[in-house]
Amino acid sequence: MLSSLIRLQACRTVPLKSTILQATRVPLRTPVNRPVTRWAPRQPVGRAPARSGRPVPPFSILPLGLSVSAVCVWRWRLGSVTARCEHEHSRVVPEEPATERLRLDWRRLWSLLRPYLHYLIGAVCSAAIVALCNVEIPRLLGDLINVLTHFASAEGGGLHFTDELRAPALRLISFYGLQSLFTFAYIVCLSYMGEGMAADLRSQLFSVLMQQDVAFYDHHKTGEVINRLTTDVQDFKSSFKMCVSQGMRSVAQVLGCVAALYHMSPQLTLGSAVVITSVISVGTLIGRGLRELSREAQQQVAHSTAVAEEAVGNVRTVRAFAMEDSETEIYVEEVNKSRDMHIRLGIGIGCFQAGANLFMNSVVLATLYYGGYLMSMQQLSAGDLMSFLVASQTIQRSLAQMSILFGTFVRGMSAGARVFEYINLKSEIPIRGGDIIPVSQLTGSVEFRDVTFSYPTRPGVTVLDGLQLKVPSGHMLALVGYSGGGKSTCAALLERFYDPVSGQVLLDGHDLRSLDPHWLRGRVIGYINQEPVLFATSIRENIRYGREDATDEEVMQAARLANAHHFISDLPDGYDTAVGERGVTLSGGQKQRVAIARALLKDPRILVLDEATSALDAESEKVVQEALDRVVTGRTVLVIAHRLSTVRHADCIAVIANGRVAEMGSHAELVKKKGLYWDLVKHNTLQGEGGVQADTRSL
Ligand SMILES: Nc1ncnc2c1ncn2[C@@H]1O[C@H](COP(=O)(O)OP(=O)(O)OP(=O)(O)O)[C@@H](O)[C@H]1O
Repeated sequence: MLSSLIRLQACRTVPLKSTILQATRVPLRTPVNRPVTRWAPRQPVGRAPARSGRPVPPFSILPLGLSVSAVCVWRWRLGSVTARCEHEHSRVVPEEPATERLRLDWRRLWSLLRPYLHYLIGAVCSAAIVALCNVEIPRLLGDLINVLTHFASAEGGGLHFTDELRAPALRLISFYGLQSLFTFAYIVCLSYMGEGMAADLRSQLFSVLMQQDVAFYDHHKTGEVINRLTTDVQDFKSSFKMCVSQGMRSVAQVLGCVAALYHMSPQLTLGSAVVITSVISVGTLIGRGLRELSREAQQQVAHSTAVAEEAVGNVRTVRAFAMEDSETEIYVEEVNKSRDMHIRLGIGIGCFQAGANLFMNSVVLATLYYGGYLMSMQQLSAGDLMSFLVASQTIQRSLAQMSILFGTFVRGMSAGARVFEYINLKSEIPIRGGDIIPVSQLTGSVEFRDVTFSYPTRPGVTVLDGLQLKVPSGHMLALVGYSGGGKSTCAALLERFYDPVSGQVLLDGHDLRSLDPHWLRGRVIGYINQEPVLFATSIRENIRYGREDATDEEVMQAARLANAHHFISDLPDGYDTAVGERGVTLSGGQKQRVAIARALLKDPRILVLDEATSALDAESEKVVQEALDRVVTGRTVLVIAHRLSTVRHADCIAVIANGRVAEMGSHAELVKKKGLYWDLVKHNTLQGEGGVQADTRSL
């Protein structure tokens, strides 16, 4: 499947994420049958002679209680282990760092919950009522059975059958009705509360993420950030809903049923507790082994996913190096490992389930046998046996739920803590706020005054070291230098993606830190870089990005200036053509021209061109350069370039080396100087058509 995906992905019409999901989910989902943990008596017990009038001596029912409790616990362990194993390998969860110990921010949780408090109260009350119904129903069933068995054993019993049966049957039906009604009520309340909270959480988180400093994204992987927005919020919501509904219900049911059993026989309840403890220990040991196996299998699925993601995401490189077969081999190997682990897990679960089933069925048989014996000795009525069995079953289900819930609770709380950790983040560079220079007074002069800068992720590495640079209004300054010298960093500081460690970046003499960043980026600076990023929407929307109020005529005007109008008009849907993921359906030159149109629509006072043409072939470069030459007129321009053709027309060229300006002057002056700039030209670091000779000849 991976090899066909690689072929498919080369066309890039299928979103990468969905492709990966299909690649990983389809072959890896190992069908594990949900264990049938429900225990219903297979034989009606009503035909045995009833002696309901007599009290049941506690000692005689004790073995019966012990065996039923043992069955409950076995089923509970089995249910929780297999359910956890299933849950764990039904999704691929990224490994959490072992050191991560986040605490849930309860104040945040409260503020998130407050608008939905009425739904929460409704859900809790409804769940409690359902739990009480679940406790009461076994008792009512017992009453009904007692009536039935009484008539079955009595002479001419059919005489007042309906009259006698009516009252307990009606009571039972009313409780069933109540149970259904409040089940509906708590599910609806929980849906309103859970979905509302999740939507609020996602909106808050996304808004916080959008406001984070660029530095935040330097040290947080995109996958990790998206994971908090999706999986973590989902886990938190699900666990919160489950804990409120099932947790509440299960606890109430266990307490209610235990109280009922205790009322029936205190000795039986205490005896059950002893058996429960010992059986839990055995079940825990086996369950731990299986969970470990499940975790390993889950990690293997994550490995194979990573392999698929890398291959499909870099399909052009794979194709360029003819590595399809090799990538497929690696993936198949990982998938096979995962298959073997899941088969081992399946065998483990199978053994556990088969053994537990055998044990449980024997115990059920023994219980019925001993129960029948007690009934024949007139020490137990059929109704009591029925009540006992159903109440035990309720306890069993509740314990199984609580066991699963504990894992869900822990996972949900840590997911919530991770989400709240991001929500509580504060950005150092605000998105809005600060002074705005009126358009009439804005000239667009730029100055870097003694700027020293290190990236927050590498505080020990000084990228700019006391940089001094001035670009007068309406002038074009070209930054050149060896790769990694800090040219793009200057552009990033001008956009205020980062603040200098010391020194100032000034616009019209104002420190950027005193100006409104929203106004600065939205109205003053236009930024065009080497790899323009387009969004998966229409060309029109892409050009309008950043100035949503622009009219269609303004959009077209910007496209004309950017030499883009012709090619856009030739497309079947014109400006409404969808450009695909990251603009994949357009050529590099076309994308660049759309990006130029987008930047122009803001009519920025300052243009930053960061190697805007260096990724283009000669033909595209000519068209794009023509557009750029037209749009730079009358603006302050900072151009970072690797091509002589771009640099030589600049009013001034600054050579950046070791974080400082090493040389400055016009092309002719710098070539005459035969310094660093001359070295760059000579070593072809600044590429020119016809090479160095052609350029020096033209001097
Ligand atoms: N986000 C970042 N986090 C940490 N270090 C960075 C970051 N971006 C760039 N650097 C480092 O800062 C230095 C300057 O990078 P910059 O991109 O400004 O160089 P450049 O002169 O534009 O190079 P090129 O001509 O190759 O694009 C490099 O050593 C680079 O590794």
